[in-house]
Amino acid sequence: MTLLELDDLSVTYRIASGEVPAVRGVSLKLDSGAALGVAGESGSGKSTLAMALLRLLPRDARVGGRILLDGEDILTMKWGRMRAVRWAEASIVFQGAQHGLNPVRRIGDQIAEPLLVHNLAKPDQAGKRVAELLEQVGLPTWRARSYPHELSGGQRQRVMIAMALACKPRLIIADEPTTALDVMVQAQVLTLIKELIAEQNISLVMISHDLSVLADVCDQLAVMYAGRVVEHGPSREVFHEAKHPYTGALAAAFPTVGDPVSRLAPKGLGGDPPDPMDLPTGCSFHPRCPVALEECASLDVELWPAGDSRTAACVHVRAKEEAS
Ligand SMILES: Nc1ncnc2c1ncn2[C@@H]1O[C@H](COP(=O)(O)OP(=O)(O)OP(=O)(O)O)[C@@H](O)[C@H]1O
Repeated sequence: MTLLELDDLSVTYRIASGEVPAVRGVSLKLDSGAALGVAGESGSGKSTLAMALLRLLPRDARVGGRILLDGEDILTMKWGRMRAVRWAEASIVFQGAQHGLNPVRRIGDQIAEPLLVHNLAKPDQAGKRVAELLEQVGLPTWRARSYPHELSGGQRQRVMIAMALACKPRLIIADEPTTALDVMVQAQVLTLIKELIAEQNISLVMISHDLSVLADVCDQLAVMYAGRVVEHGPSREVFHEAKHPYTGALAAAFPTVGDPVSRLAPKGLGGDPPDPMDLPTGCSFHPRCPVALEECASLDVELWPAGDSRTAACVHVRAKEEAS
């Protein structure tokens, strides 16, 4: 059953010098209990997409299309309903937990807050649920009395995950949840996320620039470039047998988790992502593409079927499919 559906989602920021098209016509589906990874370089629109899912974008963002959560459009729902949806039905874990936690409040009080706000626990019962949540994320229950600065980065990220789980949401959005952590702690936190979503049948949208991390955790992968999805499909296939040249380059830049030796020698993509206010004509990737044809400078190919449950927006994919 589909839990989340993005239908032609677009986000444009209005700034003094013009408009920034950050997300352009993204359509994606996520089944109940499944995990979708959204990959791409810095500036490809991943965080904008994540924030749009819970209407957390700044006021200067104009959002178009539909975001259906269990059939209900997030973008048109009343604010009262939106507040009820946040934490209780869908919650978000941001990059760099230290920025998300209040430095002068105890961990336990911060985990209890969403429970109290949503009337899911009375103040005298919240402590029990906080202890349960700390255990679920692998922290001793006495940590409830600690302040954020008394914890390591990995422990703080576990606290953020506990907060996201507190109200038993059906969907968790995790935006670069492990980027600020070292490789070993990153692997532990990823294992925790995988276990929790499987045990509790939670759906996950996970954002990362690291394709190998997403391939490890998610069932499906969407690769974004310059605000668009350029490839989508089952994550391991997308990671190991990329159809779009951008996906191939991104995969080559990030070796598998737990492979510290090859991590020292990233290879792959040259050049910089385009300025969204000055996008190249045709395929946005063509100036950096190793296999670009002349026509790519004028032709912007839509996502094209590329085998079982896969799509890719590339002229080579289209030619291959048309020939078969
Ligand atoms: N508040 C804002 N106002 C104007 N432009 C913005 C704003 N936030 C993001 N952008 C622009 O939108 C585009 C997409 O940014 P976004 O942060 O969504 O990308 P990202 O893929 O998440 O990158 P990163 O991994 O660096 O966070 C970028 O060009 C960025 O400069």
